[in-house]
Amino acid sequence: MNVLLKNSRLVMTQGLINGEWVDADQKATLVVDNPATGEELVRVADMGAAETRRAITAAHGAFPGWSATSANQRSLILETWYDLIIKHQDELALILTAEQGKPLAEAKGEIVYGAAYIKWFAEEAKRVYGDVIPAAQAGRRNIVIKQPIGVVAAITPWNFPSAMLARKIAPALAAGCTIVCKPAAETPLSALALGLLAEQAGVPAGVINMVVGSDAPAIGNELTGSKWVRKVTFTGSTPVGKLLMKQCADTVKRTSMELGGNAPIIIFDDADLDQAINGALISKFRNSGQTCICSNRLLVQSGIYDRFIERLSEAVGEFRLGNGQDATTTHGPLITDKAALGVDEKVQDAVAQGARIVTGGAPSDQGSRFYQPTILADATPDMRVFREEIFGPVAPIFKFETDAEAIELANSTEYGLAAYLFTQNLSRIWKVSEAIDFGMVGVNETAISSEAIPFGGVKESGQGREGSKYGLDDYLETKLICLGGL
Ligand SMILES: NC(=O)c1ccc[n+]([C@@H]2O[C@H](COP(=O)([O-])OP(=O)(O)OC[C@H]3O[C@@H](n4cnc5c(N)ncnc54)[C@H](O)[C@@H]3O)[C@@H](O)[C@H]2O)c1
Ligand SMILES: O=C[C@H](O)CS(=O)(=O)O
Repeated sequence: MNVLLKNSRLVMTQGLINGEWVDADQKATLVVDNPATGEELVRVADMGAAETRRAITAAHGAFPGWSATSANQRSLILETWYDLIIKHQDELALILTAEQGKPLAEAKGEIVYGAAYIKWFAEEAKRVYGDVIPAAQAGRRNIVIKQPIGVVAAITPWNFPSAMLARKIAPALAAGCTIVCKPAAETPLSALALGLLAEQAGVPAGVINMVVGSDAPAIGNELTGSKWVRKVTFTGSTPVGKLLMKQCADTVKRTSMELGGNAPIIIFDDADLDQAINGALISKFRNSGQTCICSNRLLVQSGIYDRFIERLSEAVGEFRLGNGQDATTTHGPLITDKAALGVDEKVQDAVAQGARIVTGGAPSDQGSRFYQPTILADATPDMRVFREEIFGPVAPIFKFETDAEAIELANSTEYGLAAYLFTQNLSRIWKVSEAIDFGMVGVNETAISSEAIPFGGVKESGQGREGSKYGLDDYLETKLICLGGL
């Protein structure tokens, strides 16, 4: 085990099933490595279908007890869990950076961001209200109550290994559900650490179960096929989301899908250029471009085009690629060699079709998973960087003339997660915000995420919302009780 992690009391290497930390059945293990160096950090249990079935059984067995706890009891446990995460945020951030690669400051921000969902739903747990509906007939009362949906399966990605899981477990437990979690095999440690702290917070055995394994389809087949699992909540790529939705159809499971994105950031001539540059830097290069709401297409009006490119290039020149544990690092590696190769393929496709490299445009010599922060000018909709989610530190810039053209370009995608626009014109803000087909629109701001907003997309970016006052609905069923003979 890596010396850094060896001293941590939060590094768990086994799965969590029914309150027990257990090895894989055949003692199989998978390697978790440091994307900055490629070195092995630790080996963790490599579980599969059999362990997943036991985890589902545990969650099923724990559901009656957990769903019967009072909202106040669930709220108190979630608050305690939140306090423990905040207390251990530095150690959790070190673990996250080690396995995912993002700079420590971003990792710490993610830990606190994920914890905020736990605190939010600790409060929302106490606000699950019903209705009394006036009946048309005398002597009758129509009463509506909300009940937890049951056993939930949560499958999460590697890019935000702590926050994406926290924003699923929190509403599930707040609603009274129990849960089986499958984190990404690339980054299981952050999830397992959350599970350990949840136990310490008093979450009863079987309420949270965690299955880690390299055979994601085998685990997924069990989670989507089990009649005891009533809901699947997934955060990840659109192709996998579509597959999981199909697999859930046989048992008519509820699904929440937080899928891929292809965000446009639209910079109009009248934009505050400082605001626009800052917004582009955050939304394009956070987590080295590996976020679902990254600006994937920079649409810049012709009047500001050259100045925007010049200013963005200057700012990108200040980036410092490196190991996320180094305090001077501003941007870390991509998650795998394959990811880095995929980014370079998209860049070379654009260059081959006429894009002009303003800066970067090739892998970095820092290591096989590092890619140079890249700005491509003269990009066109024929290029892969227009159609595909880049998921890397590459900013393709597209020129437009009119508002109508910007709206048309923005909407020319099957995705619909986030979009951004920068302008000082109030009429244009309303017209464009309402005309573009995305679940979330940032106006003169790209740091839009928080636990208080309904996070989610439309079209092939998914269904359902996470966080906000809306987020609990995805974990509740609505029941009518018609009281007659009164
Ligand atoms: N909308 C959001 O909130 C959001 C947030 C983060 C990431 N994402 C998206 O996630 C993608 C990047 O993450 P990723 O590479 O981990 O995505 P991915 O879809 O490859 O994997 C996501 C999770 O699904 C699991 N998985 C993969 N195939 C599976 C299968 N057949 N059955 C069951 N589970 C399976 C993986 O092991 C992982 O845990 C990007 O498209 C990004 O936009 C979306
Ligand atoms: O990658 C997707 C995350 O949901 C982005 S954010 O951290 O929630 O903004």
